[in-house]
Amino acid sequence: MTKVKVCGIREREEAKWAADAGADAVGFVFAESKRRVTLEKAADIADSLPKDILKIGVFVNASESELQYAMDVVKLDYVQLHGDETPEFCRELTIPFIKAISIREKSDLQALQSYGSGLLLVDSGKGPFRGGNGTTFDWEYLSDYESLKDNIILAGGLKKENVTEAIKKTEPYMVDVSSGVERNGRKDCKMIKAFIEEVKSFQKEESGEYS
Ligand SMILES: O=C(O)c1ccccc1N[C@@H]1O[C@H](COP(=O)(O)O)[C@@H](O)[C@H]1O
Repeated sequence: MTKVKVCGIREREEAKWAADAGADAVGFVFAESKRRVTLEKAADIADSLPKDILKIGVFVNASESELQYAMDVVKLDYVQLHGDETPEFCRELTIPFIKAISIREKSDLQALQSYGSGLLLVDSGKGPFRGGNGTTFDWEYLSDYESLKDNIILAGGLKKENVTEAIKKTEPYMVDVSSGVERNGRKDCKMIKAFIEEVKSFQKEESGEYS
C-alpha cells in the first residue's frame, strides 16, 4: 500500500486535516521557502499529532549539527535532504534521512544508486525553487529502477487528478504532495481529503476490496 505524505504544513489545523484524512506522514519545511516554519512552531504542531504519523523535516544544505538540533527539538522521524548533500555526507550521517534527487532528465536518476539503501525522494527539477514547484517529471524514467521502488518517495506536481496514474506507473513506497493540496498558497482541507481519498480508493480497487 502506497503511503501518503503531506508536506509544507504550517499550522496545527493543517496537520489535523492531514491526520484526519489518513496521511501517514507530514513534512515541515525548514529551508528557505514560502512554506518555512520555525522549529518551535513545528515542534508544537508535531506534538499535537498522533505518534504513528511520521514527522519529516525538509532541509537544503544544512550541517549535521543543524539537522541533529532540529531532530531533537521537533522530535522528527526523518530529515529530508533537498539540497546538494553528497553521498559522502549522507554516508556519515547518524540521523535517519531521506535524500531528495531532482529529476530533469533520465540520467539524473543515476544518482539514486549513490545514496545507499535508505529512502530516496524523487522530485521534479523543473522550477525556480529547490522543491515545492508543483511540476512533474516523466514517471516512465523510473521504469529502469524497479528494484528500488520500495525505497522511493514520489514527489513533484502530484495532485488528485494525476496521483493514480503516478502510482500505477511507479508503485512507490510513498507519494508526497505539497502544492497540489493548496489553494491561494495555503493548504486546503478539502483538497487534502480528496487527494488522500483518491490514493486510498485506488488501492482498495487494486486489492479487489470493491469486487
Ligand atoms: O515546499 C517547499 O517550499 C520546498 C522548499 C525547499 C525544498 C523542498 C520543498 N518541498 C518539497 O518539494 C517536493 C514537491 O513539492 P510539490 O508537491 O511539487 O509542491 C515535496 O517533496 C516537498 O516536500
